[in-house]
Amino acid sequence: MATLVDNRYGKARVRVLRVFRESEQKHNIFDFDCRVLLKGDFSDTYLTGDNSKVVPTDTVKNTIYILAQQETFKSLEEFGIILGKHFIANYSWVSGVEAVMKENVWRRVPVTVGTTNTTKEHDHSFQRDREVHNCTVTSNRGKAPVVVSGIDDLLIMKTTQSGFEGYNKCKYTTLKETKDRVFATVVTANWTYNSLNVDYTLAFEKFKQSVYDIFALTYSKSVQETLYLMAKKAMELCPQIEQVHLSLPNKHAFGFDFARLNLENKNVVFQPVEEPSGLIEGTIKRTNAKL
Ligand SMILES: O=c1[nH]c(=O)c2[nH]c(=O)[nH]c2[nH]1
Repeated sequence: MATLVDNRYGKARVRVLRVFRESEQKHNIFDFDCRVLLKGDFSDTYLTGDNSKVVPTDTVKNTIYILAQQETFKSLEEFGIILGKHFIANYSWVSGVEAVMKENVWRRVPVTVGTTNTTKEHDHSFQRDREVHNCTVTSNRGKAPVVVSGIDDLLIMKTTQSGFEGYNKCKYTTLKETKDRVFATVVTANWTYNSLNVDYTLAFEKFKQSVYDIFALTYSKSVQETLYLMAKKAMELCPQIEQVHLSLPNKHAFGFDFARLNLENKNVVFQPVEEPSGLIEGTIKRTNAKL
């Protein structure tokens, strides 16, 4: 016969723009896509069609909007904790909630101050960055919520201070060693915390700063080394970050073969290739991690 092994359900792709008005003019925003899935005593609806315990996904969606309006939060991690608490407190047969948020990152547009050459950030006009801030909050009845934050789609490139030498060579190797290459990547990362007492927005900024600082300020011997140093730096800058997972494609930009045209290669023109790319991944845990 057929056994229901596991189940969860809820609403996905709920789009929300929440405006917090510091004043009439000065606004702070959260623009995000939200997914909330419930676990609990829901087997009857699957096994017999008895829906009496089913909180409709439509209600889940409404709840996201209602709590987004009613509650004050400084980060989507906090909103995820609020969502988990709500469903666990209000439906005794809900045992767990997973809230996944994908936040579009907006920056204030710079505007000219009077007739000067200086600019300042505008109060309520924004431009969108490409990267996405994401978080997953897993709440289980009777336990502390588990928060995982992350970043997707952060494109960075450096045009020198990157090399790759000393690697294994065999009869299949054609790659030339280099001390100077273009290094471009798309950072995808997530990290866990060792505490619930976290300023999640600051942690996100510190993570990004670690990525930028290591990338820009350190000669890269390999994508692998850079990946490790980024995670290590994030743990140094943010003591609550316990473990980091990073995925760094090596988006190659090869030199053009000018020799075929009997022309000098001045090392200033490159051919970025979309595919294939190298793909380097790693998980780095704080030494003596608490969790
Ligand atoms: O930083 C690098 N790591 C590799 O593992 C690798 N492999 C490769 O062909 N180029 C590179 N670059």
